[in-house]
Amino acid sequence: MKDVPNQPQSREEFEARLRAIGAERYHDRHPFHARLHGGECSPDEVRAWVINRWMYQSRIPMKDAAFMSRVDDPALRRRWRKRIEDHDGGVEEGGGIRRWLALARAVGLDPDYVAGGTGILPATRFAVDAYVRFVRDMPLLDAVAASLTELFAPKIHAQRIEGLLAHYDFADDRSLAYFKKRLTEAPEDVAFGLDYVLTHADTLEKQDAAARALIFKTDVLWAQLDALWHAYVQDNIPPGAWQPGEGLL
Ligand SMILES: O=C(O)c1cc(C(=O)O)c2c(n1)C(=O)C(=O)c1cc(C(=O)O)[nH]c1-2
Repeated sequence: MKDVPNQPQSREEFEARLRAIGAERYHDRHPFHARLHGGECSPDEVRAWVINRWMYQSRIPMKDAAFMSRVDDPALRRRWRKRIEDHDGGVEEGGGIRRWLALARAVGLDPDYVAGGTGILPATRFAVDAYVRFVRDMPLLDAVAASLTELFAPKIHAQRIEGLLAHYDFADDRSLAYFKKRLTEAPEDVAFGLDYVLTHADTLEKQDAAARALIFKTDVLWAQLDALWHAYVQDNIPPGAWQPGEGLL
């Protein structure tokens, strides 16, 4: 029988396609992560990572707010708002953002310096801004698909907890609380996101667009680590970016 053109992939085939993108392109394969988790990063390389990753952390709830501002279905908004709460938390207990700043303090950085966002690498800023803009401007399906890198995040968070605890003095339950918490938060979010994408990508065109969105997001993550490597492992710090010694407690 001749192939019917433009038939969507089955749910199972499409999910396998999305997972294959992660297997090939997720940033757990980046050499900076091997260096970080293997205990080979200098204290300043760890600090540079904490400072730059702040850009990502601080923009995640903003991109989720941008997403929600476009959703007219209260049920979807109700599901999605948990993501903002996970990061912002309440006044008393805080959330992921406060836990990230606890990590900053543990590596010897002034949390106010980190939260001020000065010294972030230009490429990191461009990459993260591109993600926020993507979620604000692209179809909702593509925006949800872009969040599916979180399918692959629990594995890297577990590797990070194990690697940092084994190799760095600053690592303990308190400084790594951010990653511990994500181990339970992320799977719930991603189960919903994956089901949403598998259900709503009901044509081959939409499946292709969702796959492209996931690839775009893996590029957003990879580009940040390339920039970090170039600046701080290879010592090509761009003008205006954090210089070791700045922003310490
Ligand atoms: O440490 C990591 O490797 C990592 C990766 C990702 C990701 O895959 O985008 C997220 C996180 N962490 C994370 O902690 C997080 O809250 C998060 C939210 C999102 C998103 O796209 O909505 N990704 C990620």
